Amino acid sequence: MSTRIAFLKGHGTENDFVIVPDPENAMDLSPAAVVALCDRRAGVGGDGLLHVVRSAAHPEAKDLAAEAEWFMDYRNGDGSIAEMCGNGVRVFARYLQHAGYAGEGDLAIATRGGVKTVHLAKNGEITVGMGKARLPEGDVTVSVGERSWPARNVNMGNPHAVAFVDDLEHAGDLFSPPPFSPATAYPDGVNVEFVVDRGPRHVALRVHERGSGETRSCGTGACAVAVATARRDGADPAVTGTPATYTVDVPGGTLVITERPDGEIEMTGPAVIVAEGEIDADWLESSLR
Ligand SMILES: N[C@@H](CCC[C@H](N)C(=O)O)C(=O)O
Repeated sequence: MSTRIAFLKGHGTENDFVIVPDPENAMDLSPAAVVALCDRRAGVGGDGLLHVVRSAAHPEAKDLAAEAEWFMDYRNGDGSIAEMCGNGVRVFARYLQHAGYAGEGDLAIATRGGVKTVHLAKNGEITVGMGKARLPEGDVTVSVGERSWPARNVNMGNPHAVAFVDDLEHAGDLFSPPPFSPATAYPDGVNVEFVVDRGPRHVALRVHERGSGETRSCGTGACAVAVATARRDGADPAVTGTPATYTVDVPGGTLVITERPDGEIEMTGPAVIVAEGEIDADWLESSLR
């Protein structure tokens, strides 16, 4: 009988993740293993993977262990590493609650983008303190077919390019990353959000995620979109002195984003554990060859 590896599957607004609990960081979770696990036909399937490790046991997080017991070692579906995942951190918190490591209320989680405070509410919603956005200068144009749009750079720990479009269909099939001009604009890759207005302080997006392709939702992307939209609308909280709250519809649901006058951003949305089971370690090993 081969060794079994425990896993769970979860999603936040249909941005879905394979969850691998590994408190003592005992697994060698290579990029190839992540690709195999996230494969939707031959593996478990997911946009990304949440490796659940105690901060003290992970070289990238041990300095944060006094602030946050758990480290979200997030991986994209192509095996690459990203600084932050907004839907992932809610699902990560839901897993900790599900496993009995956390209850309702506040919880600190270490990420590559710093320690995030997560609030698990009674009604099942989870709110995350996402920190402040950075808005790097730079004129960039994103294109799909014959159409192009200016893109606003917003960094939420990870990079985003936000383009306002007339119709989400204009983003095309998004099978591959949309091209930019200049082509060298994002040497480390970028997540691209296409945005339309739905009403006052209400927008909708489609997203092409770095390392995952088109997904049904992106939490950091929704925050980037709220920030870019507030600047476009003349509703920058640092200027108006009042918080700006945006409802952001994603293909997989709805997220609510508030930016405060001090720049701090909060995101609220659902997080669901849908299954748990065991991975056959022999299968995983054989799928790496
Ligand atoms: N889906 C995530 C973002 C995951 C990381 C992203 N693909 C990147 O490479 O930066 C979210 O919900 O924020």
